[in-house]
Amino acid sequence: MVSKQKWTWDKIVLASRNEHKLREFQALFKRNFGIDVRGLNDVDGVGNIVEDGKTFEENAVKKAKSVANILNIPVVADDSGLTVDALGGAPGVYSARYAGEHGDDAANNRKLLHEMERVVAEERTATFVCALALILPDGEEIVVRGECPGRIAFRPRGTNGFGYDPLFELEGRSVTMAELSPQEKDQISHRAKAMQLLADELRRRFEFEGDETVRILIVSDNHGEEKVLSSVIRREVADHVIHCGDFCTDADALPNRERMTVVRGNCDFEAVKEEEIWEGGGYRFFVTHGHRYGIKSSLTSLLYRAEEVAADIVCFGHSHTPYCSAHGGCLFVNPGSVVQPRGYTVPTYAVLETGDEGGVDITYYTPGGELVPLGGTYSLKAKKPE
Ligand SMILES: O=P(O)(O)OP(=O)(O)OP(=O)(O)OC[C@H]1O[C@@H](n2cnc3c(O)ncnc32)[C@H](O)[C@@H]1O
Ligand SMILES: [Mg+2]
Repeated sequence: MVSKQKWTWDKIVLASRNEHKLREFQALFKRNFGIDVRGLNDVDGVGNIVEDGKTFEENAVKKAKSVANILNIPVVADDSGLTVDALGGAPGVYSARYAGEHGDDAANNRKLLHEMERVVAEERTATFVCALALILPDGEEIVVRGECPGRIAFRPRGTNGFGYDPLFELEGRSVTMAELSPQEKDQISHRAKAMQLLADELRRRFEFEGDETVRILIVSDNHGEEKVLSSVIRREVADHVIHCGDFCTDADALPNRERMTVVRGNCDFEAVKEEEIWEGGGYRFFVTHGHRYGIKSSLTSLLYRAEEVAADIVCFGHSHTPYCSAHGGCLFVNPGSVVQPRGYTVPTYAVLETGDEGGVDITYYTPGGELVPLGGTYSLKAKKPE
């Protein structure tokens, strides 16, 4: 599992001289992270970057790297364009210079309309594509792609946006991208979609100021299947892992041991405690395997124990059956077995996320990462100050 680093930069640079893109990025980064974005007009020493990649992604990486090489802050680059089905994907990576001169939007639009002159309405489908590359100061690259489907209009409409926006009709709607308000474009555009993917990836890796949510992975009963456990822990970038026992391997070799609360199950012979209290996200977790409380026949003993130790959330395993229910303001979570389900069709684990309103969300997944229709949102006692 990757532990989250703190995001420490209050601004990033967009490796672009396109002021329209810059404005869209400034809005998107402000909304997602409260971070400022500067364009290349604010950075000295960056020459012309030749965009000779065969794909949007290659160009985005090239642009970002050219600038990241000379700065010590994160650099993002956008390579975007329009692909038109009737034109075999053109203008594609040549979108900015389709009519010859770089960035002549009016000439590009005229040429596009000319090329599409004989194309009937049903065959005018097209896609706006945006590839984003973010290079972090340690050289790490994140590349994502967002797409927005639509069709080429017969004449330009609207005055907002830039580039091909007046000729791009949104799928299922009769408006062009240039007829949308900037706020609406920022919700649905190819750039907004790519930005959402980038934001998801950044949140998986970094903790941002103001991020209140704590994400806890709850697993149990992997019975020696170390690979399954490792792959789940690697994928679920969690702040903490709770293992409810029956791991049946060397406890010191458990993945992410330093951020794991683990208890001994009835099949474990390791020097690991049978019960643990862990406090995090404003809640007090009581972790036990559950066999000592006879949880296969009734939860009564465990309910008493939870009250005794003043738990807000009880995590247990043993039955291999997923269970999630609140009793008297205390939440009881059995993630099920991550390898051998019983009383349920698929193996499962659970992810608990705390919200700032004193509620927690429990979501169940299969080890392959598919959602399982169990869990829900539970309103617990008021969060305790940490
Ligand atoms: O390379 P940088 O400096 O970022 O700026 P650029 O304008 O050259 O940008 P690209 O190389 O990515 O070319 C993208 C072209 O695709 C078009 N395009 C990209 N995003 C668009 C959008 O949201 N709306 C309309 N047209 C867009 C527009 O014609 C752009 O000039
Ligand atoms: Mg360009």
